[in-house]
Amino acid sequence: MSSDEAMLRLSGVSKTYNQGRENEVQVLNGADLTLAEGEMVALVAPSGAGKSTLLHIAGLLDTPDTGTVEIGGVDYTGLGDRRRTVARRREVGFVYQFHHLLPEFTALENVVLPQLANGIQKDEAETRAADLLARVGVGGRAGHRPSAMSGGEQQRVAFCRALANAPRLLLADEPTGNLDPATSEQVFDTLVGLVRGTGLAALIATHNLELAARMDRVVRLDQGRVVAQ
Ligand SMILES: Nc1ncnc2c1ncn2[C@@H]1O[C@H](COP(=O)(O)OP(=O)(O)OP(=O)(O)O)[C@@H](O)[C@H]1O
Repeated sequence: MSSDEAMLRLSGVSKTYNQGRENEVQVLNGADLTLAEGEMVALVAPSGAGKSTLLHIAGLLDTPDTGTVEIGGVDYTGLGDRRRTVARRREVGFVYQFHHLLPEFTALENVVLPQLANGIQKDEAETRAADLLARVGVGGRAGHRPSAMSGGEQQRVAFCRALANAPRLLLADEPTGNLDPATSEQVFDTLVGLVRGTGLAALIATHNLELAARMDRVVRLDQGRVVAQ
C-alpha cells in the first residue's frame, strides 16, 4: 500500500433502521470519511446521532444500505459474511466503553487468543502479547484475571487485545467513558502512545471534547453526514 492511500474510506454511506413502516430512522445519510495512514480522528456527536452505527459499518460489523467501505484500499462493499469476518479479524481492532475481556482468562491470554484465531503460533502470540502489555504499563499484571485488575488496567488490556493482530484500523467507542476523569486521561494517553508511530489509523468516538482535541482532527455527525468540527 502506498503511504498516501487511505486506511479507511467511507463514501456516501447511508443507513436506515426499519422497525415497521411507521418507525424508520435514517441514521446516516451520505456520510463520507477518509482516514490516512497514522491519522487519529475523534468522532463527537450527541447521543443517538449514529456514532456506533458509523463505527460498526466502518469495522465491517454492519453493512450500509448504500455507499462503500474501503479498508487499506480494499473495497469490502458487497462481500459475503465470511470474507468480511476474516478481514475484520485481520484489519480492524475494536475498543468499547466496557472492556469485554474474557473473565476466565488472564490478561496475557486475552491478548493471545485473538492472535491464535488469526493463525499466529502460540509462542509468537505470547511474545507479542507480553510486549504490548509491557508497553501500556501492565506487564506485571499479565497473569491476572480481569476481575483482579482496576478499571484502567482492564481497559489497557483491552487496547492490547485490539492491537494484537496489528490491524490497519482501530475503532474505539467511548474507550474511556467508564473511567473517572483522572484515570480516563491517563488511559487515553496510553491509547494514543500505543497507536502513534504504528501507522495505524484510529477513529475514536468520545463525548470528552478535551480528549478529542488531542487527536489530529475532530469530526462530528450532523444529520447523518460527517462534518469537520
Ligand atoms: N438495530 C437498531 N434498530 C433500530 N434502531 C436502531 C438500531 N440501532 C440503533 N438504532 C437507532 O439509531 C439511532 C443511532 O444509534 P447509534 O447507536 O448509532 O447512536 P450513537 O450516536 O452511538 O448513540 P450513543 O452515543 O447514545 O451510543 C438511534 O436513534 C437508535 O435508537
